[in-house]
Amino acid sequence: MSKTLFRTRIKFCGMTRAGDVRLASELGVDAVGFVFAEGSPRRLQPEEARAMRNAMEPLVDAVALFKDNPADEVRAVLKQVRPSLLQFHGSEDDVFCKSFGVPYIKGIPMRGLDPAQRAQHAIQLLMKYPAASAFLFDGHAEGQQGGTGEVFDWSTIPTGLGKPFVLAGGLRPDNVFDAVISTLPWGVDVASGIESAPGIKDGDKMRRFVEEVRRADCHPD
Ligand SMILES: O=C(O)c1ccccc1NCC(=O)[C@H](O)[C@H](O)COP(=O)(O)O
Repeated sequence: MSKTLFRTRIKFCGMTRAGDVRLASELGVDAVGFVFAEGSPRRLQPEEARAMRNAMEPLVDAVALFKDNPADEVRAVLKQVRPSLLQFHGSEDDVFCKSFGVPYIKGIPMRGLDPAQRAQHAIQLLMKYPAASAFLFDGHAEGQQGGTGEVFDWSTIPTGLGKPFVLAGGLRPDNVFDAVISTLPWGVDVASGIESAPGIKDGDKMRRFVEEVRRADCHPD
């Protein structure tokens, strides 16, 4: 793909207010994420997410994020919110993730991995999650919650995946340019880096984040 035509996809995660969702759409963000993981400060009830889903403009993806939620909770979200993508961050296996008939992204904890194991890690991921549409590499450690603003060592990103990956973990308006140039992801995902408090997005940070991604997309290298 010609670099001049490529556009890094952007997902804003952990939305809790309809106004933030509308602004994300106006800024040209590709996807917004609603968190249903237990214990998250951004956790929504399905009815709350449904109200925000209704505030979304066309041609923007709604992503429902889970971490070891029971299947009936996932189904309740599907019924109310009609997400176009699911995102799993817990110990759910491929059979569970694909059982809902909606494409899924698998969140991968990247904290503390060894760069020498990159190729091996890619093979393991492809074997464990053959039905995943994409992998999302996140800054937290195994078993922990995401959305905490931790950057991981980008040199550990698995190589030879043959599937799109989304870069997450500690991205902010002031580091996302370098992140995109260094890792060339399919997309970037941000939660705390565009917030003033958990779940409360900051309009200026949202706008600057998008500007920095677009600046990286126009960069000649
Ligand atoms: O955002 C949460 O509260 C959350 C809770 C449990 C599991 C995953 C969670 N978020 C995952 C995301 O997709 C975040 O956007 C990602 O971790 C990046 O977060 P941040 O480092 O704050 O940008």
